Amino acid sequence: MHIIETAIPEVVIIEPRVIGDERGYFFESFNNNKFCESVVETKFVQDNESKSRRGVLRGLHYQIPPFCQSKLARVVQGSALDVAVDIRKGSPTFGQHVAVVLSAENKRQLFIPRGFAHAVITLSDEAIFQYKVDNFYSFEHERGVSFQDDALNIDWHMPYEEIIVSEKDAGLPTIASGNAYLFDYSKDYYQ
Ligand SMILES: Cc1cn([C@H]2C[C@H](O)[C@@H](COP(=O)(O)OP(=O)(O)O[C@H]3O[C@H](C)C(=O)[C@H](O)[C@H]3O)O2)c(=O)[nH]c1=O
Repeated sequence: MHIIETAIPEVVIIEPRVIGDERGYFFESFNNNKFCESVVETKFVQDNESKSRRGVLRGLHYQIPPFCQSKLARVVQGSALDVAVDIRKGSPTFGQHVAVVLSAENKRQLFIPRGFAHAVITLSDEAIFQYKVDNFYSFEHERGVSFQDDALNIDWHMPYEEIIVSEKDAGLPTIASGNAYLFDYSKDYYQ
């Protein structure tokens, strides 16, 4: 397993060691010791999967304390752009983001820490997206930021007109509106 640093220190890309032979390939898609013990201190408790067609954008989502979540995301069919935005007030990288293409082909995974808003947009005709979370789902603690928050400068790889979002996501606030919950770098981040 190879860890790739990004512009935001807490956000890392994991590239698994793929072992190919005449039958096909094998790789460890998750290893608690190699990842959770040595790269990030967390314990994943739930696995999620979603399937989307090209242009479907899920996000930018996060859960607030005490149900903050970090996520370990991968794409097992097709390809998608995975985006993590630092929304921790006081963070040296506040408002910055990491955007990585995850695909069945590159087998890359993205670690999205607590304190970050997360979104994924499908780039291939169809994509199956799988991700682990280290805190359980809580509808009451779900929050979000608009994918059309231009101040975030996110290149979604397609024009807004081609992007398909849920009614819920279409109504999410921008950060500048003052209506989006922001984490506090000094405290919420670890809850
Ligand atoms: C997230 C979640 C959802 N649900 C239920 C709630 C709805 O009835 C249905 C679809 O939920 P939603 O539209 O919020 O799903 P996404 O738009 O894919 O949301 C996810 O998308 C982005 C990528 C994220 O990072 C979050 O983990 C998550 O918010 O699944 C559950 O039962 N458990 C869960 O953990």
